[in-house]
Amino acid sequence: MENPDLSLYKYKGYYFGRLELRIGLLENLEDFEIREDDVFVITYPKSGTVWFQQILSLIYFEEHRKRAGSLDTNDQVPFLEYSIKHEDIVKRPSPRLFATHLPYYLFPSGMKNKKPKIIYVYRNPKDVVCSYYYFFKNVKLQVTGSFEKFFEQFLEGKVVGSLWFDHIKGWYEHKSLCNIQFMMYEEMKKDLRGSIVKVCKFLGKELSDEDMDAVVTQAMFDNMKSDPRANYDSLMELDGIPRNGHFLRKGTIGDWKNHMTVEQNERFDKIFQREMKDFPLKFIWDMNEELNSK
Ligand SMILES: Nc1ncnc2c1ncn2[C@@H]1O[C@H](COP(=O)(O)OS(=O)(=O)O)[C@@H](OP(=O)(O)O)[C@H]1O
Repeated sequence: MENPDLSLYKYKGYYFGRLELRIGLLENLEDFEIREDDVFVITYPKSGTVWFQQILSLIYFEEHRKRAGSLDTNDQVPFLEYSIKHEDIVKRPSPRLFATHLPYYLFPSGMKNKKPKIIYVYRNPKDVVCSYYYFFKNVKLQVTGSFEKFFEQFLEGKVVGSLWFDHIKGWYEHKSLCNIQFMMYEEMKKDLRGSIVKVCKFLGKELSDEDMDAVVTQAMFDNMKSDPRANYDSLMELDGIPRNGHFLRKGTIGDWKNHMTVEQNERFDKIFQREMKDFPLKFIWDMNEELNSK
């Protein structure tokens, strides 16, 4: 892999990507004024951010739902800490919708009084590491090393988002201070409609059956992949370098089985058991696993 020190920016113990990072905003995050009607989708990278940018765009913007608008999901639900479209996000009209990978401890503390709506999307970390590897290899064109090497870097937390374990635990342990809904990537995959209904309830949004159908259909993997507003392909062309890969790669559960060796898997399980002992949220590792099984 390219020297990670060049592509990473460490700030207060957390790794950000250097490219397009709003360093000014980061250094003044405490002054970032949270509004009560803000909505944040918070993720560790490769856990369903783009998916949720599309879902929120579809829920909130009729023209997006009706395919009348031409704005990308990234325009509708911009990243807080990355300036992909160089927009002044602070002045956006309410309700402002944001995506972010921020850890709990860096999030503007105004959240504690204003209680904006936060949706935390999590995904089983074995699939996260595989998705992440391909993202760097095919999209960012930054991995020249093996999966094995990237796997080690992920376990060291020397990637954007730092340690996966710290990110999810940081948010979960402070959930009583936030107005937060945890959403599981795998549950969305298995029951997209049910997941969107749950999110609408949390957001206080009532959709007609017809609108709900439109949201569900356009949030499906294959439909998103062919939707230029939602597949991020246009962003990939910005620097003129052709990409082999796509942001929307496989969108599945259990791809880790095609990449991790038995030894890597056993090691991962040990670390997971140590780090996530007594952690109450459920994880799904296989497409055939039932949502309600323990
Ligand atoms: N609709 C839908 N259904 C299922 N899966 C989906 C969907 N949209 C995005 N994805 C998958 O999410 C993975 C990318 O994660 P993120 O959007 O969080 O990436 S990023 O952090 O914003 O770079 C990436 O996962 P992989 O395919 O495993 O690489 C995307 O394909």
